[in-house]
This record gives sequence, structure tokens and C-alpha cells, in this order.
Amino acid sequence: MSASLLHASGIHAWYGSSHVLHGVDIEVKPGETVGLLGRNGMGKSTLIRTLLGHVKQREGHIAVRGQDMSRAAPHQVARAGIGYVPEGRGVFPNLSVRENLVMAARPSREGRHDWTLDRTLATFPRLAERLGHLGGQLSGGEQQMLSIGRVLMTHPDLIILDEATEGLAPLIVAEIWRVIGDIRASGIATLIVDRDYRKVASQADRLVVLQKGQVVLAGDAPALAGSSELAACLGV
Ligand SMILES: Nc1ncnc2c1ncn2[C@@H]1O[C@H](COP(=O)(O)OP(=O)(O)OP(=O)(O)O)[C@@H](O)[C@H]1O
Repeated sequence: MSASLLHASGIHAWYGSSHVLHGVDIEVKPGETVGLLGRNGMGKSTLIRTLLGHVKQREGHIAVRGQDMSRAAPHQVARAGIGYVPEGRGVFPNLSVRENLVMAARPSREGRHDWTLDRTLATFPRLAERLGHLGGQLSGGEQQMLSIGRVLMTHPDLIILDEATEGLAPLIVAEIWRVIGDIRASGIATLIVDRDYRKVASQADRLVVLQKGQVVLAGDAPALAGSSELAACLGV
């Protein structure tokens, strides 16, 4: 078994007195695609934000490549090679597309810098056509692409995508999934939350399903996709 890229165990998280995660275990191996599923409000975003260091009221153990990150701040997790495409995007509205991309750029921990501006623009031809536009002038889909492009230019080993296709038109959704496929093919691991559970199940190597802040089902995606167990957990 290959070593973990991200390994979290016994994760608890709270918002004030509200106890949201109850001892979650999750692992992502190098290059692996893990789909995180669950109905609304089951704790997916909270788990992601806890792994990234955004939720301060937390317990449990988080390691990146074996290094303890249980109490790490978000910038330390990012520096360790964990990229995040947040729900609701996260581009600078007053900077141009080029500035948004170039500002984010940094080599990987080992000094790789293969995700150049040119490669990123080749991945997102729409952004290439809008290099001088301000982030705030872009459509929702273009902002999402810019958000993913910014993360790629940080050379992460893992990209966490939280609802990357939410609220977008079908053609744009298809383009985002194409890019997610390219990202996976390039060897970057992904942790994906998306409402389209069938799509997630068809793209992922493994699935983890949350219910009320606990893992209720986990396993190989091909075995779980289309299973009655998965349907029961998701209430579909
Ligand atoms: N900032 C917050 N403060 C207080 N409670 C919160 C906060 N964010 C989320 N919650 C609550 O925590 C629980 C888990 O929410 P979370 O957003 O993690 O679920 P989710 O599975 O990502 O759902 P969704 O798909 O609706 O985003 C919910 O009960 C939600 O109301």
C-alpha cells in the first residue's frame, strides 16, 4: 500500500457549541481521486475546511505526507501542497485574469514549475481570451476556471474541489469535469465534493460518504457506484 498524501483520523469539529464532525477518518493517497458525498448539511464542507485549518475548534489527527498538520494554519497546509478551490470561488475581482494567475504562482515543494501561465491558459482557453478582463467581470463559470487555474499554478499535490460545478450551465459543467479529468491525468490527487454523485462516483477511485458528521460508507468507487447501499446513504 502506498503512503498517504493526506491522512486524517478521529476528526471532530464544532461551530460554537454545535458539534458537527464526530470522529471522521479520511485518507487520500498520491494521485488518487476521492469523492466525498453526503446529503446537504452532513458536514462535507466542514470536513474540508477542518482539514485545511480553517475550522479552529477541532480535534483529531491530520497529517500531510506523514507530517503532523493537526494544528496547522491554512497557509501552512497550502505550503504543504494542498490546494483548495472553495465553494463560491475565490478570485480577486479587482485584478485581471493574468494578475490573478501570476500572483498565485509558486513552484512545488520540490521546485517543479511545469504549470506555467501558458499551460494553464492552454487548459482553459476561455481564460486566454480574457486575460485583460478583471476577475469580477467574468461569468460564474469563468471565475470557477480562474479559481482552479490559480490553484494549479501553486503546483499542489492534492486539489480539494468543493462544489466546483455548483450553479453553472451544463456546457461549463462539462468543461470543468474535463479539466478535473486532465488534472487527475497529470498525477495530481483530488478530493471532490459535488452534488452530481453519479459523476463523482464515475470519476473517483474511492468514495467516502458522510451522514451527520460521521463516515457511514467508504470504499472503492466502482464497487459502490450504483449500489443500493450508496443510494440509501444519499437518500436517492
Ligand atoms: N459557519 C457555520 N456556523 C455554524 N454552523 C455551521 C456553519 N457552517 C456549517 N454549519 C452547520 O454545520 C453542519 C454541516 O454543514 P456543512 O456545510 O459542512 O455540510 P455540507 O455537507 O457541506 O452541506 P452542503 O452541501 O449543504 O454545503 C450543518 O448543520 C450546517 O448548518
